[in-house]
Amino acid sequence: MVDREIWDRAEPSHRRPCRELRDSSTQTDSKIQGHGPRLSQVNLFTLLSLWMEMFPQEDSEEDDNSQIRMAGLVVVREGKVLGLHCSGAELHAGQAAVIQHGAQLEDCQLYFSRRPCATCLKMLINAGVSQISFWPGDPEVSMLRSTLTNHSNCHSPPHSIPEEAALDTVATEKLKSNSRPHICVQLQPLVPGLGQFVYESSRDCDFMEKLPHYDHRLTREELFNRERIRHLRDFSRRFLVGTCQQHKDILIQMDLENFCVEPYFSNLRHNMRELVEVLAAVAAGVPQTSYGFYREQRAPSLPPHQEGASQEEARHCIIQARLLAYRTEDPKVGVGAVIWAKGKLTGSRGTGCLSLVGCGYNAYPAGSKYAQYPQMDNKQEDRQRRKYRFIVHAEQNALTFRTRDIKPEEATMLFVTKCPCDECIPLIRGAGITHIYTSDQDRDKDKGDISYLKFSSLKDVSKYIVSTL
Ligand SMILES: O=c1ccn([C@H]2C[C@H](O)[C@@H](COP(=O)(O)OP(=O)(O)OP(=O)(O)O)O2)c(=O)[nH]1
Repeated sequence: MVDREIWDRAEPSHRRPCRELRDSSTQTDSKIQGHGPRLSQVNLFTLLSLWMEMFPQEDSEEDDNSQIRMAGLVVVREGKVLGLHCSGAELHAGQAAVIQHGAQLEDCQLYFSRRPCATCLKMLINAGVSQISFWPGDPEVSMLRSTLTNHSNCHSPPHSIPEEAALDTVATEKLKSNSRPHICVQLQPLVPGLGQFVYESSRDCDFMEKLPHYDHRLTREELFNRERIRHLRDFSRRFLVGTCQQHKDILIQMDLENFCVEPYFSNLRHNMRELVEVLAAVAAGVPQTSYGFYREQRAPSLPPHQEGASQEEARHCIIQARLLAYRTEDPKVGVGAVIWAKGKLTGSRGTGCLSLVGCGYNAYPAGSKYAQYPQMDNKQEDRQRRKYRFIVHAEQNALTFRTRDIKPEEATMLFVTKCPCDECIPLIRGAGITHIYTSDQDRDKDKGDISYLKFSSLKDVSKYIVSTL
């Protein structure tokens, strides 16, 4: 019942009429996001972990016969993202995190897209993490997939848990009794209006603006909905558990039988479904077809081997940045930025040669109290009431709270949802960023308190702008 209701809400023909988008920008002719509700920190990290599970990989097709499922992982310290990981050919996401961060994992909080297996868990506990939170679907050692051995076991009852999963669960439960980390499920309901806001702002975002000539038979909204529903089906299959009974069986195995009691069980499934809907809308805002990041300028000083990201990687990273933008503190414009470095390491990690440098969104300085600083934009006559001198930009936050050095021998790629402004360009260049992936909305504009004039003349950096083919 609950499932049906939630699914129906997501279909375009059943949608509530859209809230009017404010079209009040005096500075640009593009639609603005409006003063939207924010994603909570927990939901942002959860969404990033789900999205990391789908990081593009060379042999990207997940083996449906494997008992081990891919997982995504976000490592957080003091509210800042320290690492983004996913399972690869050899290393699980948790193992990749141990390899990369080592003892730095002490006191970190981890957000997994599935409950990690005992092999990962023992190392993470040993490293001293303070919290391990996981999405309450099918765990890393799948309870829904049967291996060939299990198939051949005709005595198994239909809903029995495969032997490997059962053993892993026993070991996991034993490991959970270690007193150090808090191992839990952290899911929060979306704040009211956020689902609708994400739908509208994704449909109208700068990347969708590039698509008016994509297909004359479809309006932008129709194209957006087609993509969104395609993602919703795909993500639902991956992250949600089909039937209530199967889901309860899994929760009971994971020692989460408290969640199986009503109304908690329906709430849990509702919250999971809502987050999957948000992810589908955000991903649909950067469509996959006939569309990509095209190099406008190649940095002359760049050695040929320092090529940037593939189209799939660029799309994936810009969607990470779009997720981050929903935690903006700016009353009007959400901006997200993520920086990845391309090193020589390849192979066994899910992210291949890429490792995270930093993440950010635009916000007032850390430690600011609610409404402590001006929030007005250029329309406010009194310049002292304007926000521009107070907001720390997404790129500035990503550079400030970077988790590793920027190395001159590596390609270091900034993915940012808005064209970098003149305040950020010298920082980006000074930091040693070699590639920028962005939209060129607002480019070459001077808005008084904020201007976008320097991007065009920026040298020594490869610029990739999103556009249609
Ligand atoms: O490189 C940039 C440029 C801007 N911002 C943030 C800062 C500020 O929070 C917001 C300002 O956006 P905009 O230039 O669109 O100004 P506005 O006056 O708020 O919007 P508009 O002029 O379009 O009405 O975007 C960044 O994070 N990085």
